[in-house]
Amino acid sequence: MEQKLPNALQNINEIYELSGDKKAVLFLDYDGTLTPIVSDPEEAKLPGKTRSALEQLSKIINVAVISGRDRKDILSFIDINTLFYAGSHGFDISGPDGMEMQYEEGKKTLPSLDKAEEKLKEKLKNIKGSQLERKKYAIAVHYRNVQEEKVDELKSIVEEVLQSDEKLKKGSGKKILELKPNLNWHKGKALQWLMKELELSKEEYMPIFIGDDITDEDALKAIKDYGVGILVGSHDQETHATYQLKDTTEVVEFLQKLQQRLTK
Ligand SMILES: O=P(O)(O)OC[C@H]1O[C@H](O[C@H]2O[C@H](CO)[C@@H](O)[C@H](O)[C@H]2O)[C@H](O)[C@@H](O)[C@@H]1O
Repeated sequence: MEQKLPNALQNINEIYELSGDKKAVLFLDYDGTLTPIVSDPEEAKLPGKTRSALEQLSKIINVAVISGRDRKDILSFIDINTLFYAGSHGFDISGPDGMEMQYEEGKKTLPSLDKAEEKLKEKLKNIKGSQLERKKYAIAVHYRNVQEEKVDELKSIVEEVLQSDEKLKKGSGKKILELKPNLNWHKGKALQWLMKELELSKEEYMPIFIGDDITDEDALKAIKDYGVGILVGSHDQETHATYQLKDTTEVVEFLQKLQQRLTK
């Protein structure tokens, strides 16, 4: 599905006006938003100018990264201690001044995730190019580098492992299948948790969320009525975003412009 929404860069004045007297709070996805999609997940390094824009912005407004990756992984890629980080799609959150939160119910699914990881390691070992990425509260099965004719087999293996444990559910994204806790917690809930914890009321603050993938839709939906949702590129489902940015280059331009606006 090719979404076509007004461009956020071209409409930055409108976005700024939308905020009125409210202060902006920035929430960002990582892969496909702050870094371009690459074939090796470990190589998705943060470009220097994006780091610098995030660092500058975090000195004037609250900035949080809400990612599907493991929180520690995302922290080491970004490495700015003034940001808030939510990993494993929001199950694991940290921030400045010792903030830490792990979604309580999620902890009960750790044995299931451990078992599923073992099964997947064994069953996927003959699928060349497949990559298993264990996050604390999720497991990603990457198939970007798997031959087309082996992808269905990989998908069936993931389904089989999922069916053996009702504590887990399936997630999907760009050339990836995920096993996640079968709970009503996601990026949108993490965003709302952070707003509440930081005492950022809807009346005084306007959240801006920027993301590129299906899992970002939970956050875009959560802020639809009182925030600004920006989709990067497109994905194959309906979007709750209002604006769009073409790619990660436009994202960094948007961040730089936002910073200039806020320091005027
Ligand atoms: O929520 P995000 O921060 O966007 O994380 C989503 C997944 O991103 C990573 O996988 C994706 O990016 C890789 C690097 O560009 C790419 O190789 C892969 O095909 C993409 O699916 C990450 O590895 C996953 O753990 C995240 O869930």
